Amino acid sequence: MKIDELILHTVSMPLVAPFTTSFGTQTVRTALILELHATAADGAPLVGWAECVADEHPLYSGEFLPAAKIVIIDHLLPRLRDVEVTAETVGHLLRVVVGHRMAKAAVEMAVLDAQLRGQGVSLGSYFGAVVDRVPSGVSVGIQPTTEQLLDVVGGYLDQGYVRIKLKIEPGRDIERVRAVRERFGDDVLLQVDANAAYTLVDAPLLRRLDEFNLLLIEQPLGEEDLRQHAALARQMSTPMCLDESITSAEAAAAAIALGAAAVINIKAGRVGGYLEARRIHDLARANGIAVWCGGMVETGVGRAANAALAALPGFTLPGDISGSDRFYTKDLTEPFVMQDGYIQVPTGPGLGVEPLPDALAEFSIDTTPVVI
Ligand SMILES: CSCC[C@@H](NC(=O)CCC(=O)O)C(=O)O
Ligand SMILES: [Mg+2]
Repeated sequence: MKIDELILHTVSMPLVAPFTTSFGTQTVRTALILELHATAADGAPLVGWAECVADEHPLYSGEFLPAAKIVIIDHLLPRLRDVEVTAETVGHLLRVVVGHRMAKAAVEMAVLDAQLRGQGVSLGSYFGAVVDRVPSGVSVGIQPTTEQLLDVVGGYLDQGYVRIKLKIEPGRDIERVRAVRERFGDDVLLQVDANAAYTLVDAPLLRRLDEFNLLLIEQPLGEEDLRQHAALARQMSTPMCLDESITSAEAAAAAIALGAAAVINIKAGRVGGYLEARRIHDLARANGIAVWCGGMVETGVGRAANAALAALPGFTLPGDISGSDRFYTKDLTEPFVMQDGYIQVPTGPGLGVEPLPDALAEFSIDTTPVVI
């Protein structure tokens, strides 16, 4: 295809409740939605959609939305002018730009969606999905009190979520997890995510999590700390899972070789795109490493792609693929509704969903068309 225009929609969507992690509290999701217009080799018009998962502030990773927008407009799109682009080659065309994986992932996702819509092929089929629905886990933010945490967890369990992930941070960790275990029992699938809030000095404290039979502990240490995660993993029985540290298939290979990851949280945006995400899935599977699909509080646009990715055979643990109402009163697309603990994988061409015009208009705070 030849790219003709990319429209960058910046949307601001209020969250149903504050979402607190070890790096701050989010009450609104500001996201970049890409609308790609291209021309297929046979002259047919193509449209593709994508979501850039870079947060408004560089707190989860070094990327953030304003920078992603600049990189897309000033450094990525100029490299795609007047060249034949396919989903499988766009990453190669953009390789010269260092980093900015979330920005690159969004551009690749838009090209992939346009290509598949033009071919009438669903994203799940393209990936090699082996199931038509995926188990729905939920990420629970840090709550002001233990009682409030128990109320929130109880509510999600009542809704049918099959796995609970608790955000933790120093001072809100051991006792919170203990309270959840004591209230809801040992059978609840339970894991924790520290978002890099600890250091290896905290090993004696983190080892106390081993008594709770957790599925995994996610990213307790810093993004750069592969060796330290491996040292911590040797001291704990809880499987070590990495998120922020896994920025590419090479990083995944290093983490696996070092024993820093027994489980990997795969997020397409973090690793530069859904094709790299599938490569990491394949690598992990070949090494006997379980993977699951992480979330970045996506709207239905990104949620659709995550559901398709999570339908691959190596995604053996429930992902952070919740119903739209976990975060939004009104989603950008038709809402994803969890049913019996599962989310259906869209079956339409490409993503199988697209932003609803009224929702896009309601939540847009900026629209920047870029003619290539
Ligand atoms: C604002 S926190 C985003 C990153 C976080 N994501 C989640 O906790 C899941 C969010 C979701 O369900 O989309 C993670 O570190 O895994
Ligand atoms: Mg995480």
